[in-house]
Amino acid sequence: MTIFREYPDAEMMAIDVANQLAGELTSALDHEERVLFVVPGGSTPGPIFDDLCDADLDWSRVDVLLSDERWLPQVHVRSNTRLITERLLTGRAAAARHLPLYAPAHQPEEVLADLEANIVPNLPIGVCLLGMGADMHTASLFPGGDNLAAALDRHAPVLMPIRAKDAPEPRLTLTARVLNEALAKHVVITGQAKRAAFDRARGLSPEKAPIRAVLDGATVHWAPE
Ligand SMILES: O=C1O[C@H](COP(=O)(O)O)[C@@H](O)[C@H](O)[C@H]1O
Repeated sequence: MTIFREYPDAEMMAIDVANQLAGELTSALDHEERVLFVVPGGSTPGPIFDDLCDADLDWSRVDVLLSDERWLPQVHVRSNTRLITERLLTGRAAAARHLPLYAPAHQPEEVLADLEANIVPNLPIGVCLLGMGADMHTASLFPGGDNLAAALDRHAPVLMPIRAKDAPEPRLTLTARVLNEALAKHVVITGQAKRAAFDRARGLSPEKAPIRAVLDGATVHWAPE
């Protein structure tokens, strides 16, 4: 089942989603020593991070990991690592531990094993926030991606490099299997074009609309732009 929540505007959505995430992180920390918190990159989550980064919870026991990374140095304006460094891992949340999904190398394959080895001991994901592109990709599970079938496989490894026509740089993504093992899953979407894409995706296969692969058990939050 997928829960769909609609908000009057993106600001209210950001406040509400940040509150829900803070609540879920706090509950997880009541039961576990540490919690793995997965977050998306791109343009949508910034306002949520701005609200969440000062939440009053024990960030020193939170591990923050991106759902996917664009293979670019952290100084690049499109770097997802840069986004979370500037807007999430600041304020109270600066005490969180960041598990990197990027290391300086020409191609993700060169450092894949090391990045994965650092992530594996911290699985499963406790709280997972995802975004979605208007082409129905989530994380870097792109329609037409070269490794999409392998990344959607239920026996997939933790990480998968992906190259796709609509992605200007190579990507590294968590696979659908790992995302679906999350104890709580949220997807944030803004704007009419993505709303229409989301509605269309529900009738398509995950190969055509990869967002479909993570919708079971997820709460989808939508607001107009
Ligand atoms: O490239 C990416 O796109 C999606 C959606 O991003 P948005 O800018 O449309 O919000 C994002 O969830 C993913 O993490 C990112 O790498």
